[in-house]
Amino acid sequence: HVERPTRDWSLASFDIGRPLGKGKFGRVYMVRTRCEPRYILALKCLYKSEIVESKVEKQIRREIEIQQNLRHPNILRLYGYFHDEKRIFLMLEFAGKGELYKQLNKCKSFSEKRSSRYIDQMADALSYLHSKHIIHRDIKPENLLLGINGELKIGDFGWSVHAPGNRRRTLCGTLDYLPPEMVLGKEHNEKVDYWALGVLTYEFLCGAPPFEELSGHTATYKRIAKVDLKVPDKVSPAARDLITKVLLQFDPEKRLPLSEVLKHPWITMYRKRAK
Ligand SMILES: COc1ccc(C(=O)Nc2ccccc2)cc1NC(=O)CCSc1ncnc(N)c1Br
Repeated sequence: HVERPTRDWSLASFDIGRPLGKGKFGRVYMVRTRCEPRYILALKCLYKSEIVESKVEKQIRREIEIQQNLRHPNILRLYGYFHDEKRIFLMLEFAGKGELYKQLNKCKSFSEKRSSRYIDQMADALSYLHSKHIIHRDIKPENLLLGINGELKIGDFGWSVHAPGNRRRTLCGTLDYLPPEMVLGKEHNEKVDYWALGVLTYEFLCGAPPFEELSGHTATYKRIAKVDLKVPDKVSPAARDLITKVLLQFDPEKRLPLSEVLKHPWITMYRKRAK
């Protein structure tokens, strides 16, 4: 069922709490519904003027359409939306433990166990998205949130498109996560998310992405196109295998399907014991 923007939601339905963060198009606040049952939500406020200026109206409409039908424990829910004359409000699930990249910055890198658990959840969420022919295309720590029990949630969808996409991606964001086929402007498909999963695994374990932009775009392009990758010795052989053999393959067809990733020893060895 598709939730309509239920007619009765409005700003007056909420007590506004603290700001949670500043996204690219607007501010996000922690809010609580005024009437029972009390829900805590993240309310994203987008300005119509900005959306029109940046010509992303179609995209936000499509996003809202896509996301109201997504149901997965590792994907942040979009419950609904409403608008007033100046603003659009997205009613989002509140992720109780906040932004993952802040934890990564704090502890530099994650343990093999913690990284494996996160990649397991990411692979699960991505296979769900791919089953609906949605490519995320913007997987990076800044777009990941943590639920109250520490579970990973894909928290932002600024760039998801229906496969196969080959819309030029304005390279405003970091190049670190771009796969060779996008760097070389070729047609791309869901396999771009597999590459990004490899970059994410590397960054969780090493504290920085493998082709980090240290000396500008061109150097990074070259390193990505050559898959010029050095995996530090501290990384276990199992993790190294997943990163180099499974995910960071130049040829998209050589990247193992997510079903194989979910069976990889580095993932299964840390999976929570079946109760
Ligand atoms: C399903 O989540 C989204 C879905 C859509 C969009 C969005 O803006 N789309 C969009 C906006 C303009 C143009 C085109 C697309 C954004 C999000 N997500 C977010 O903005 C994340 C807000 S931060 C946060 N959220 C919950 N709990 C926390 N603790 C925090 Br911190």
